[in-house]
Amino acid sequence: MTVSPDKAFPVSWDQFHRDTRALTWRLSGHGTWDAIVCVTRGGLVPAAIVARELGIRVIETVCVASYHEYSEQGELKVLKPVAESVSRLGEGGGDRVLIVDDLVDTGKTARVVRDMLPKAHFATVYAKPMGRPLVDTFVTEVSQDTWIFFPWDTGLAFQPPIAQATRG
Ligand SMILES: O=P(O)(O)OC[C@H]1O[C@H](OP(=O)(O)OP(=O)(O)O)[C@H](O)[C@@H]1O
Ligand SMILES: Nc1nc2[nH]cnc2c(=O)[nH]1
Ligand SMILES: [Mg+2]
Repeated sequence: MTVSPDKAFPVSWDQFHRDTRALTWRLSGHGTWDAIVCVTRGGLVPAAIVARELGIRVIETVCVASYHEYSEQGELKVLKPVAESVSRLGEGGGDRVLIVDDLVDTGKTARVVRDMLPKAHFATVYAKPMGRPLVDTFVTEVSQDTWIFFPWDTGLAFQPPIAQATRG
């Protein structure tokens, strides 16, 4: 599926750190977890921050890819599933497991990972309306027609003055 987001939401390292800390504050009111399952690659950075704040030392990955170019979603591929040693924690099915990703957009990735760990708690830093029902805890909602630019994908660049950009 190809979407053409109208708006851009650039996020700096500092903002991302603050937003992920805010996510951790919300999560801290939901009890404790034995492990984090991080949805790579976008979930790697927030998972590191959440793990540090909550003192979680067991970090597993589920490797999923679906966006191949900017804003272009292709076929979703699970490149590595969740290790059995983690999915069978607690009473199994992801009980006592926290899943972390950077964002939920259409919800396709979240659906696939939730089906692997139906009892897990799913947390993202950002959520778009289509994917929002699949997330248990998030911090900031952005509109569906917005593309979020993460600090690891961007760098400093010249910006034309707004007056120039809006001139017909
Ligand atoms: O809700 P969805 O429409 O499924 O989109 C959300 C997913 O898209 C991005 O991952 P991507 O597939 O781009 O891979 P990456 O994490 O390696 O960047 C993002 O990190 C989420 O995992
Ligand atoms: N960087 C980035 N990846 C995405 N994958 C799905 N939606 C988005 C988005 O808004 N930004
Ligand atoms: Mg991802």
